[in-house]
Amino acid sequence: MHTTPSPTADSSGEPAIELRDLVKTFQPLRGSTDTVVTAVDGIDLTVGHGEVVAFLGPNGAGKTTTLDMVLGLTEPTSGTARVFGRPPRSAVIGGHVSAVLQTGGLLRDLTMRETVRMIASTYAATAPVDEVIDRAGLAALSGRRVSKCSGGEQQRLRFALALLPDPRLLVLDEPTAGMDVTARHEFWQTMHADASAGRTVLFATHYLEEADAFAHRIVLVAGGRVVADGPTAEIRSRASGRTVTAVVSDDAAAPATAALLRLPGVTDVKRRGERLVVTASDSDAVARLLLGELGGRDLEITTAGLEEAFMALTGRSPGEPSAGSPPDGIPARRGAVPAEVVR
Ligand SMILES: Nc1ncnc2c1ncn2[C@@H]1O[C@H](COP(=O)(O)OP(=O)(O)OP(=O)(O)O)[C@@H](O)[C@H]1O
Repeated sequence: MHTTPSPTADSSGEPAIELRDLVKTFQPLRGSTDTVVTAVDGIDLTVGHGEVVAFLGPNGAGKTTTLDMVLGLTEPTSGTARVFGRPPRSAVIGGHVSAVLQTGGLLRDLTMRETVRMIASTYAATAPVDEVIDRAGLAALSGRRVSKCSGGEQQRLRFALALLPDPRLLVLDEPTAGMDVTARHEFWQTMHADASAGRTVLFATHYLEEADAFAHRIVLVAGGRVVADGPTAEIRSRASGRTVTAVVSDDAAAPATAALLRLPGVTDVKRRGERLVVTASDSDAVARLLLGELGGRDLEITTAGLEEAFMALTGRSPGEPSAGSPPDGIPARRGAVPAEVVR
């Protein structure tokens, strides 16, 4: 069971993260015929202390670009990003924020422990190395060379490095990308143990299951905007609902749509051909209304898969890019991220 703390502020009265009308556009290369890409299109978000928030969205939704602004790696085109009431870079330099990004150079010939020690030596003060290794679930692997560790284990190492400064905010950008189900599971188990200590966590993911298992709150983004934001259980039920369709006459369609939208748990009603297509958490209630009062016929009920759920909530499928691709010649933005640990 998840509980959803309402966004809280610390004694300074400032939330952990505050994004106001955040916009980021990328200009095409000079001479190119490509158009401007609006990666983030007016995001408002407040994350309270101790909240664990999933930033969930399909490819190209603007997740990474938003997190980059939270980390001060890139400046907004307009709008503001504040972290603990300060400009992001200042919060990062102050040691309050760490990040685990999708990829990032690790030295392959060092062991896990040597890597953690080396990075620890670059800080003025850190949590004890052994404690960090334990918390990242690496105790049994600490003598192993990085090159001999799986992708999942290397990602746990990046997580350990991010824990070194004992940050108040941990930002993770699709930390389990490319891992198999078992490795993903292990990674989140490790995270679970750590987050229960009260750290604020914001993580980007494509996986509804991951968001569901780990986050208190899901912020669903598509096309650079927030399309749903709420307690995990609520978003989960909206996303895992059923689709009920029935043939309804043209005359009845508009009043039937209005009546259906008044039913609790109905998240979407569309006209497709001669059918009304209803997405709802309580398919029985929808079926009763459709077949009874609304005079529908030829009823069908299907369970909404993740694909459909995404479409119902975002208007597009998980793999569909939302804001156009980067213009030719612009390097993939991951390469621009300098390191996996941001201080
Ligand atoms: N440096 C850049 N130049 C041009 N366009 C960019 C740049 N970085 C990102 N974009 C575009 O901005 C949009 C949002 O990208 P972003 O990486 O933030 O999305 P995302 O939700 O993190 O996607 P994914 O899940 O695939 O990582 C995409 O259309 C992307 O192609």
